[in-house]
Amino acid sequence: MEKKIINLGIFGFGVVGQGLYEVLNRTKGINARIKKICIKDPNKARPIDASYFTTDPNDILNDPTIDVVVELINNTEDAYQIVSTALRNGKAVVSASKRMIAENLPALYQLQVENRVPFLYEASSCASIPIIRNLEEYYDNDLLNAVEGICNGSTNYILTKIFEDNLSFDTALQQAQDLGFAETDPTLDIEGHDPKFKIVILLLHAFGTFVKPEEVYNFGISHLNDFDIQFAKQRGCTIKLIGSCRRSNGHVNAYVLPHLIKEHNLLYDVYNEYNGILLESAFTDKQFFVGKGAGGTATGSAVLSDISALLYNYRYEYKKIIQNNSPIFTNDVQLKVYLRYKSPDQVDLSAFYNISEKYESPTYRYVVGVINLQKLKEANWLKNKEVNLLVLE
Ligand SMILES: NC(=O)C1=CN([C@@H]2O[C@H](COP(=O)(O)OP(=O)(O)OC[C@H]3O[C@@H](n4cnc5c(N)ncnc54)[C@H](OP(=O)(O)O)[C@@H]3O)[C@@H](O)[C@H]2O)C=CC1
Ligand SMILES: N[C@@H](CC=O)C(=O)O
Repeated sequence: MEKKIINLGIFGFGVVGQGLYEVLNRTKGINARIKKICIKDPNKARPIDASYFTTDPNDILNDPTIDVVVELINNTEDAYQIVSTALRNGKAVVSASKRMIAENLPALYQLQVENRVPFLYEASSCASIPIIRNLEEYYDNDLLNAVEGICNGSTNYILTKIFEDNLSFDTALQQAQDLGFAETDPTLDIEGHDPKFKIVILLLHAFGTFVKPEEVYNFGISHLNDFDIQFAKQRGCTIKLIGSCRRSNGHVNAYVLPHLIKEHNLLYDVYNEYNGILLESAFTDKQFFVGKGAGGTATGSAVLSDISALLYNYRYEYKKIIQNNSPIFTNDVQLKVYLRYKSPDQVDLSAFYNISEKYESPTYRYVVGVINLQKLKEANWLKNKEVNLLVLE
C-alpha cells in the first residue's frame, strides 16, 4: 500500500470497534483515519458523532476512497459476506472474527491468492498476543512441534475468580460478560468453541494444515463442580482451559480440554482475561507468550497493528502451506484424564485404555486413566452435565 494516509471503513462499533477507535485516537504515529462505520442498529445511542455511521454496507464496500475494510462484527454469516466482498473488490481487510475465519479458512486463503489482496487477522487469536505473525515470520520453518495454552479470556477470567476469589461460576461469567470479554453467545466461550476456532487458525499458521472446526474436539468448563475444584486444590493444582495442537510423526492432533495445571507450569500464573501460549520447537524447547486475550483496547491494539502492517505491504505468506510438508490431522492420541460422575450408568469405562485410580463415595465417583482422544470425541455420555473431565499433566 503506497498511500501515506489510509482511509478505513469499519464494520461494527461494539467492544472491539470502540476499542480500536480509542487506540487509534491515542496513537500518534499511525496515518490512518476512519471514513465510515457500518453498524446494525440505527437507533442505538453512539458515543461519537452520528456522521460517522451508516447501516448500508455498500457505503464502505463500494467507496473507492476506502483502502482498508476493518470487520469487527458479531455475526458470522454477515462477516463472511463483508470480508469476501471486500477482498473481491480489491480492498485490504483486517478482521477479529475468529469463528468466521476458522469456518472459512480454505475459501479465505483462495480469495487472497486470486485477488492478490492482504487479509490480516492477528486479533482473532489471543487478542493482544502477536502470535500469528510470530508463527508466520519467526517460525517460518518446520521446527515447531507444539502450540498450546490458554486462548480464551472469558474462561480464564471465570476460573481465576473461582480459584482465587471463591466466586460462583455464574457470578464470574456475568462479570466476564459485563467487561466485554465474552462472546454474544457465551456458551461459545464456556463450552470451548471459541478457543477451538483460535486453535484451528493457529494450526494453519504453525503447520500449514487446514482443519475444519468440527474435526477438533472441545470440552469446556460448564460441568465443573466443587468436587472437581477440591480435587485440583488437594493436588496443588489449578484448572485452566487449554487449547493444543501438537505435531508428531507426520501427524498433528488438536483439542480444547480443561487441564489440571501444577504450580511449576508457566500457565499456572496466567490470570483473569490474560492468555498464555507455549510454543515448543526442536532446538529451543519452550517459549512463552502472555498477554490480554480479550477486551476492547487490548484487541483494538492488535487490529491497529494489522492496519499499520498494511502500510508496509505486509501480508501472510502462509509459508507452511507453500513448504508442502504439512502434517495430517489426527485424533489418534492417548490422554491421561480424571473422569468424575455420579453413577456407573452415566459413563462407559470400557472406552478407557487403562484405569490407574478409582474413587467411590455416596455422592461422587471418579477414575483416573488413559483414553484415546477419538473415543472422547465419540462419547455422547460426556454431554451429561453430571459428568466432568480434566486432563492430567
Ligand atoms: N470482545 C472481545 O474481547 C473480542 C472479540 N473478538 C471478536 O470481534 C468481533 C466483535 O466482537 P465485539 O466487539 O465484542 O462484539 P459486540 O457485540 O460488542 O459488537 C458487535 C458490533 O457488530 C455490529 N454488527 C452486527 N452485525 C452487523 C452487520 N451485519 N453489519 C454491521 N454491523 C453489525 C453491532 O452493531 P450495533 O452496534 O448496531 O448492534 C455491534 O456494533 C467478534 O467476532 C468477536 O468474536 C475478537 C477478540 C476479542
Ligand atoms: N470471547 C473471547 C474474546 C476474545 O477472543 C475470549 O473470551 O477470549
